[in-house]
Amino acid sequence: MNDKVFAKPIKKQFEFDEEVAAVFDDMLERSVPFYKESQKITEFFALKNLNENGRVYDLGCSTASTLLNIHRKLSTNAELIGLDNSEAMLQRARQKCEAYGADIEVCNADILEYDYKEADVFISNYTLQFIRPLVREELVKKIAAALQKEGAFIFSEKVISHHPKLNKELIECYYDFKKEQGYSEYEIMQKREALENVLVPYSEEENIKMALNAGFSHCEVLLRWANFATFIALK
Ligand SMILES: Nc1ncnc2c1ncn2[C@@H]1O[C@H](C[S@+](CC[C@H]([NH3+])C(=O)[O-])CC(=O)[O-])[C@@H](O)[C@H]1O
Ligand SMILES: O=C(O)C(=O)Cc1ccccc1
Repeated sequence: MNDKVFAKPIKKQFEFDEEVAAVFDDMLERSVPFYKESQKITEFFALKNLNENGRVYDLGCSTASTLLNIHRKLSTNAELIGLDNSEAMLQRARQKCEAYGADIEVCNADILEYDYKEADVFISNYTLQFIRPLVREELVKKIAAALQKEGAFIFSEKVISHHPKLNKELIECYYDFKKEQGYSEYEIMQKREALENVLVPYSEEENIKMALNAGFSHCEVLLRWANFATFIALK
């Protein structure tokens, strides 16, 4: 189904509700530049760092697309756990996992409150940006603490530039991308208003500093296009 969520006047701030979940896979592919490539590079590094009988968490797993791709490529035993607090998303995640016969644990949980077991890999793509800045670093600290000593944290985020002219042009570049994906100016502006203060992006440097402050020994960008980036942080 094509995403037409913002083709009408918005009545509330952006939510991961039934209407969004129903078109979510289309929305991601048409709203996140190089989404498929960010997923592939996430899967590559997740599999590189996943040990025999290891554990991987996907925080903000939505419809479990990333864990399903990892499941398909797994050559060892591993525990795949997807966390999300949108029941509408999780219903679709469970349907997809069942349809593919994938042994993936999908839990309705707040990633800020969840009690993580030790894991080899954490993934959180396009999710931290929805976590209030006041508590975001605390969450990344929890992730670092739950990772085993050579664990990896792979995360993707929308990013900003603190150079005013460049930030403006990055946004224009992104909106040109959205228009090429078939979104109207009206839809782009409606969604921008709905996301105001809901999606709060950091700069590339602020994301790296957050990971280092949270206890990771190294963090760098694996992939970036304009204002979207995928990072890897190593314990
Ligand atoms: N506190 C929270 N606790 C649990 N889940 C949350 C919380 N806040 C937001 N979410 C969930 O985080 C997900 C963010 S979408 C991730 C895409 C996926 N990673 C993908 O790569 O396909 C990104 C986007 O839509 O741009 C949604 O499913 C929310 O319900
Ligand atoms: O920042 C935007 O304008 C977006 O559309 C990003 C996005 C993509 C998918 C769900 C929510 C926000």
